[in-house]
Amino acid sequence: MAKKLHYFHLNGLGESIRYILHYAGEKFEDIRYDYSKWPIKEVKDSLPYGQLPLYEEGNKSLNQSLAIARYLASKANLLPADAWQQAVLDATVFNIYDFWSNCKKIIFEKDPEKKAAIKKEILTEIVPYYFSRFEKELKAGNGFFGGKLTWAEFIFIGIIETANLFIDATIEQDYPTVVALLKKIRSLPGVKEYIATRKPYTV
Ligand SMILES: N[C@@H](CCC(=O)N[C@@H](CS)C(=O)NCC(=O)O)C(=O)O
Repeated sequence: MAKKLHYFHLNGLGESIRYILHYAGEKFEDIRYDYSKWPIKEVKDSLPYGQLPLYEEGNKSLNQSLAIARYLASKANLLPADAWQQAVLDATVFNIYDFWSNCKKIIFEKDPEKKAAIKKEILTEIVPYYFSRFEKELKAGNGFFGGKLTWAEFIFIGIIETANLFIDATIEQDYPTVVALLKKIRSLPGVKEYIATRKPYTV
């Protein structure tokens, strides 16, 4: 069954999905649109809510990055069997997305002074608030959110790399457990080869 992921040539909300697909060894068509040319009317009009990512499997299609990532994770054995543990990791994933929601305004700010002020707020307030908590949770789980590799770590690396691209920083640098986790994910089979061939992202 043909599998296709539609997203921009950006990490954004698509990269975690790409990482999971590569880790799972899935063959898929990695369809990328140029964000600088967006909106491409015929593509946007064809999307259920006008936004990407969109994942297709045969004649079925799914929007919402977390629904896609969670579905693929369940097939790749990246979800715990226990319902409570699944809910705990869902909460982790929403915490990671909340972090990014607090940073996102930097993307749309064009004024350099205002952009610098947002960057300062992110680095001095938002990152310490969330990353001290992420670091603590990772430490308690032997380097993983739930004690072993699950979809939460893939969501985490995707959002960190996106934040770093848009903020122009290395937000994880003061959090050694986070740094160690990123290193582990980047050396996973499938992921490592994907990163080695990936074309750089620019904004
Ligand atoms: N909640 C949605 C948000 C999707 C979203 O915001 N997509 C953005 C890119 S990250 C998009 O398609 N922007 C172009 C547009 O809205 O026209 C998800 O997680 O998939």
